[in-house]
Amino acid sequence: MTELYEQLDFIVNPTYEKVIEDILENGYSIVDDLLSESTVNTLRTDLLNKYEDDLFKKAAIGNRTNEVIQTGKRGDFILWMEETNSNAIQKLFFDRINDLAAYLNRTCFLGILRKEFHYAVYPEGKFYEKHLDTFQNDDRRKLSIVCYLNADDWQPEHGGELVLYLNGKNGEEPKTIYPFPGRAVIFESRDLEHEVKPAKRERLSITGWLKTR
Ligand SMILES: O=C(O)CCC(=O)C(=O)O
Ligand SMILES: [Fe+2]
Repeated sequence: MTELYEQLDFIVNPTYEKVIEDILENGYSIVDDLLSESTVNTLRTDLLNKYEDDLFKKAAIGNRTNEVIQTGKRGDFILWMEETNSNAIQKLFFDRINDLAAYLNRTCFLGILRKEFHYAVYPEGKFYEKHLDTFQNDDRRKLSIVCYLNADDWQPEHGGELVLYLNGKNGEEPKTIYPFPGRAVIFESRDLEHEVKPAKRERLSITGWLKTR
């Protein structure tokens, strides 16, 4: 009986369906309407306030138990977002992510149980060399999600592209993605090497992972 009700209240979400289709086909998906414009603007203000309050720290390479700071490889500053004591705007962000994760679990049996997200600021000229988001000692990260919070007038000339190396599966060229505000990119953490090119202006984002355990 419960199962029947579950089927009845399931509503197909075209945005999420496209994400699933893209990932199955190409290993990544670009979504330009995951967050509303007003949510993006409010998240950007929240990020900038916290950055000005000096709450960010230099990002490290490796996982939380095995961190090394290697400025040559990545030049961003990050602040982890804790869902349990997040403010109203961060809650709105997590609501959207939880909704997506629940949909993926329900339709693709992905087994997402955890997540981790951080704000990121790349000062002008900073970058992140080609890397994989899973670690040798930990491959629980399933999907990487990046949401760009850049200024409204961000142009391709400002750089800061995300480049996805598609493993040349079908002989594809690497995919270059501009970090336009409101854009989200979702990709398979275990499979896709990627890099962040230097930007000509401060580059703002939320990056995170949906994890199995
Ligand atoms: O900001 C991006 O476009 C990607 C960031 C990234 O690769 C990471 O933080 O692991
Ligand atoms: Fe990454």
